[in-house]
Amino acid sequence: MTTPTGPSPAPTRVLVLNSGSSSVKYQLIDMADRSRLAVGLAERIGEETSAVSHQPLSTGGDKREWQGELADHDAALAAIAQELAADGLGLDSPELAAIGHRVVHGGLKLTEPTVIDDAVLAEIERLVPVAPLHNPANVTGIRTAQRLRPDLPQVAVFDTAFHSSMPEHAARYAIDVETADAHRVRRYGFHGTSHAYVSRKAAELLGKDAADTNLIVLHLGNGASASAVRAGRCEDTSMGLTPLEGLVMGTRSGDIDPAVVFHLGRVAGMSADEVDDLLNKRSGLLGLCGANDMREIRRRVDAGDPAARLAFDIYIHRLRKYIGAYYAVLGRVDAVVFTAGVGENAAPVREAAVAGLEELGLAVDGDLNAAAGKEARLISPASARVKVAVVPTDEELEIAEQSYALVTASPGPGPEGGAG
Ligand SMILES: Nc1ncnc2c1ncn2[C@@H]1O[C@H](COP(=O)(O)OP(=O)(O)O)[C@@H](O)[C@H]1O
Ligand SMILES: CC(=O)OP(=O)(O)O
Ligand SMILES: [Mg+2]
Repeated sequence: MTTPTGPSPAPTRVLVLNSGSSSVKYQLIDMADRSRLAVGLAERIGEETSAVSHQPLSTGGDKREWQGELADHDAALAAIAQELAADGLGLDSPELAAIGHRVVHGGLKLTEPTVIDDAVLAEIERLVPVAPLHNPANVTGIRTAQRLRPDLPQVAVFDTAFHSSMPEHAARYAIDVETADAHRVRRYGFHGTSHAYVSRKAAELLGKDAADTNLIVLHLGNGASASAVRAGRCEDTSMGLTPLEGLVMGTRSGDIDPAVVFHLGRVAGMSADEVDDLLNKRSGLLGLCGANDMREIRRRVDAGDPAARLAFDIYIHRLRKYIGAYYAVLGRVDAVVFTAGVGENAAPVREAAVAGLEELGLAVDGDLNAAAGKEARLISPASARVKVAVVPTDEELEIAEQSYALVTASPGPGPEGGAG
C-alpha cells in the first residue's frame, strides 16, 4: 500500500469557548474521532482569586491548576491560550478548523449556527439588554478569539436556536401585540443546545425513534430551564425573553408576578436596574437561604436548617409545577429527563421532583436514583409507564459538531461535483 502524498490533511480540531459572566469553560475537540484533547476552566475572572484549571487529555498529563488575578476575559483567554500552547495545542495550530462560541441570545434573526462577521457580532451586542449576564461575555470571548486567530472561522451556536420551533401560542406573551412586536418582546428560551443534545440522547437511551418520542427535559444547573419536546422539536420552554423566567435557579427568581417589579419601584424606590440586579443576582436559592450550590443546601437541609429546607421546597415545588404543565402540553410523555450539574448529580432533587406522581405513571427506583454515574441511565422502575432518566449534557461537543459541520459544509457542486 502506498501512502498518499499531496496537500496536508484538512484541519479537524475545534476549540469550544463557553464564556460566562465570570468564567470561561473550554474544550479542544478533534472531530476526526470526537476525542477531547484538552478541557479546562478559567473562573472568578475580574477577582484577585481567579483560577485556571487545565487538563491535557491528549498527552495524559496531570491536571494543572493555578490561582492569580485575571483582570478580564482578555486575560483569561490569554491564559487559556498559554495552557494549550504548553501542550503543543496552541491557538496558532494549523490543525484548528474553527473556534465555536456558545452565544446565549440570538434573538429572532440568529437561529442557526453562524460564521461570525461584523454584522453578526453587532446583532449579538444589540441583544445584550435581553441577556445581560451572558451576551457581554460572549462578545468579549469572540473579540479576543478573533484577535488571536483572525484567519480562522469563528462560529456562534445559539442557546435560543432549538426553541425557535416553539409555536406562537407558547412563544407569545398575552400582551398588546403591537407593543410586543415593536420591541420583539416574546419568549425565546435558552439552554437550547443542551435541550437538543439531551433529547437526542434520551431517545437513544429509550431505544425509540426521536420522531416518536415526547420528553420533558429538565436542565438544572446554575441557570435552570425545563422544556417540552415532541418529536425532537421544542414545543414549550420555561425561560422567556431573558433567562430569568421559569424555574427557581441559583441566583435567579424564575417566575414572579410582574407587578412585583412595579411594587418595588413604588414602595421601595428601587430603580429598574436595581430590581433587575435583585431578580438576576440576589434571588433564587441564594436569596432564599444564602447559598446557591445545591450540595451546600442539601448538607444544610440534612442538618435541619429551616431556611435551606424552605429554599429546597420552593425549588422543588416550582419544578413539579413545570412537570405537570408540560405533561399537559405534550399529552403523552415517554420520559422525564434530568441533566446539568444539579440534574445529573442531586438524587434528592430527582426523587422529590416526581414523588407521589405514580398516578401520572412517574416513579424513581431508590437504588437506581442513588447510584452515581457518568453515563446516560434510567432511574425509574422497569414497570414505570413514564421513564425517568439522567442524561449528562455535553454542550461543548454539540457546539463543536455544529461548528465543524458548518465550516466543512460543501459549498455546493464544484468542478468535480458538477455536471461538467
Ligand atoms: N454532587 C452534586 N450534588 C448537588 N448539586 C451539584 C452537585 N454537583 C454539582 N452540583 C450543582 O451544579 C451546579 C452547577 O451546574 P452546571 O450545570 O455546571 O451549571 P452552569 O453551567 O450554569 O455553571 C452547582 O451550582 C451545584 O449546585
Ligand atoms: C442561559 C443560562 O441561564 O445559562 P447558564 O445556565 O449557563 O447561566
Ligand atoms: Mg451550563
